[in-house]
Amino acid sequence: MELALPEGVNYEDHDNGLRFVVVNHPCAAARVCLQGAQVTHFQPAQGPEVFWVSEAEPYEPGKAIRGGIPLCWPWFGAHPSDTAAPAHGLARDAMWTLQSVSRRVDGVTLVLQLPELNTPHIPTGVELQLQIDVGAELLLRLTTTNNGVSDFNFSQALHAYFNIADINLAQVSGLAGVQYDDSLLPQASGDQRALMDQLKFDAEVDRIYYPRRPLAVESPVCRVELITEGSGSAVIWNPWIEKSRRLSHFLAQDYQRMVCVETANCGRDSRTLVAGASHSLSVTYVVDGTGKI
Ligand SMILES: O=P(O)(O)OC[C@H]1O[C@@H](O)[C@H](O)[C@@H](O)[C@@H]1O
Repeated sequence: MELALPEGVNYEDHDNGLRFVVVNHPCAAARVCLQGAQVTHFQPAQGPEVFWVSEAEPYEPGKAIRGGIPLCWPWFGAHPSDTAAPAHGLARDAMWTLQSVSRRVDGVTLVLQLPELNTPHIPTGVELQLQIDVGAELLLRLTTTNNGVSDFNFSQALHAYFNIADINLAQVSGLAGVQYDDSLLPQASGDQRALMDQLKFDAEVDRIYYPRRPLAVESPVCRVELITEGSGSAVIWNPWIEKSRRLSHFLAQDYQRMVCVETANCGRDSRTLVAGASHSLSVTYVVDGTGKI
């Protein structure tokens, strides 16, 4: 049965069959696709559109949506052993169930659950839930619970695509002294360490950083700070020109309009959940500015 929704929250069905939950609250507006429990729009009152979705995105059932905040789970990137398994796990293409929606004076909270998927990659008893708080700030809390009988190894990311006005003016800050693994270098290159606090973009970037304090995505007119809990890693990614050509649902100029800063447990920060344990990965996006980043 369809969940009844409070005032200011509605279902919207895309022509291709995907269903969205649309939130219109005095504090903020948002859209969440039930496929992937993927936020595709968030705009605080008087603030900019924070997340980017490609204009080439066709919203096809069963295909990953290029933009917003895809959920990578229960593995980030390539599967550690199964080369046939899809990149970034199984959660982003799956249909989620909307469990509850509640409205308060300061925003709306949605709770979504990943139904049991018939796959050897997710042991029986391992459950995944996403809480989304839409208000002046946006919070995502992704909770993995291991009700199974053995250890569960996993990695994950809240793969946020930020909406950038001009890549030449954008930067990510909070990186001074932070260790990182550079996916574009051979593994043998070992540890790298950021010398500068800011990372600007003029070529392909694909790195796993291990930050100790909040990162921010900034432009001269807007700053979005990422306050995280349960995360010891962050992926920073821009495909630039060459890699763009190999990406689905991505226009030639799109690398100038997006930057991914992904709140994660991946690389050296991948996790093991013993039977009976649970882990929450959370991020709050705090927007300071009225213009686009
Ligand atoms: O094309 P996908 O599967 O959505 O992945 C996009 C990118 O996601 C990033 O998180 C990875 O670091 C990149 O290596 C990858 O290309």
